[in-house]
Amino acid sequence: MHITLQKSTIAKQSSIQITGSKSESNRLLLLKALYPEISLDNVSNSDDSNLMTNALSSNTGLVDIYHAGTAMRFLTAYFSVQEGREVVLTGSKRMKERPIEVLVEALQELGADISYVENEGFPPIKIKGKKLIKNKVSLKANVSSQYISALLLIASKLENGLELTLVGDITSVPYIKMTLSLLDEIGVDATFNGHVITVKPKVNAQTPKTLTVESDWSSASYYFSIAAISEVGTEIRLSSYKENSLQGDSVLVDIYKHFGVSAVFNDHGVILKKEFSNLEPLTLDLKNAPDIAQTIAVTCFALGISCDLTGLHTLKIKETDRLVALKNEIEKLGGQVDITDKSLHLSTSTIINEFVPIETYHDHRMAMAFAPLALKTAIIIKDAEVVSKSYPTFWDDLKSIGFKITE
Ligand SMILES: O=C(O)C1=C[C@@H](OP(=O)(O)O)[C@@H](O)[C@H](O)C1
Ligand SMILES: C=C(OP(=O)(O)O)C(=O)O
Repeated sequence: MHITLQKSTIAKQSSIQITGSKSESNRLLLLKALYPEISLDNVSNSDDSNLMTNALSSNTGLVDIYHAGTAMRFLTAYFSVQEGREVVLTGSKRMKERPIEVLVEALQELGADISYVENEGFPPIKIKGKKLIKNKVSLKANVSSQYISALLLIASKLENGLELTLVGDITSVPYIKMTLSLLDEIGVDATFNGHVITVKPKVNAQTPKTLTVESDWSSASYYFSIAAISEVGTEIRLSSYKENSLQGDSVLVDIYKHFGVSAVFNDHGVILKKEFSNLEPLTLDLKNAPDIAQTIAVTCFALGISCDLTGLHTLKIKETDRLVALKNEIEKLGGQVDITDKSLHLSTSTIINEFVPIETYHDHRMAMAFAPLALKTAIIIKDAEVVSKSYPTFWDDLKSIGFKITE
């Protein structure tokens, strides 16, 4: 489905309710499978979380998680310890290009029985679940934090717990801390000192407990962008968010101050307000918040300001090569982008071409990051249904605040 967003203006005040964080949900769904005493509230309605739920309750020999990276990585660890169960875990064409070797090697080192079905180092993989006795392993920490979270999520169910040594630079650290915080909430003992994470074994969660998932900050990023591109005085209320978030992408609150957007918290969430305009260049290291890189690059382009974004090495192995995708699409719109394997430079620009069809490359964040440009000019988003990976109601929510969208 290709959609056209006519040049739009949004109301001076509007409200949006976003469902739970996809990252928190996918961790908690796995933990609930291990500790059924837990109940969950405000679970993400994303495709990736629905796939995670279905995979955890399936009893078939083939589990397909399509585009869901966290589900692929977390379930690799989960099925490795399901004694007596044999599963082939597969995914979309792109998932078969997203590396999993670092995680598979760590699990094999711990004693897991995993083999590659097609290409060495990539899904699909065949897992024969068994009891893991060993408890010490090292792994490279600069490729994806999801491998580390996957191991931590099953660690408390290993007979001897786990001592994980992280080798080299650690990428996407807030996601590792999110995993540790959620373990703490269900009473699992874990420590993170320097490059070593230790998790103690635990048989049962202490008492039945309901955990409420905070709404998704990566999804909120598109409204920060919309606020930044809107008239001074525009307000958008987002629920349900809190000031002390487990999600690293809540750093948006600080980043968008640069664009004159304030964020004030109340009991229900956060109120974004465009306070002033600022056209100063932006320099940012996004190693800890890779999922908001596309949003920020497009905000800068919309406002005609230049930016230098670094710490982007993980973007190359996400739903698409996001660095190449950003360069291609911003340049179609009239911008100039220079990329390396881990950084992006956007030059100052003054024009935005009209009615440009934006390719989304099976990447939800390409569709959502470019949508706010409709506040400046008409734009076409190709394969707009990709948004369901993380935010199925995105287009309806944009319509509700005044975006003019037609198929
Ligand atoms: O653990 C998680 O929930 C995630 C970790 C990050 O991946 P990397 O650690 O691969 O950067 C992030 O990009 C992804 O969307 C979600
Ligand atoms: C990278 C992402 O997801 P995943 O790695 O879970 O596919 C994302 O949601 O931006």
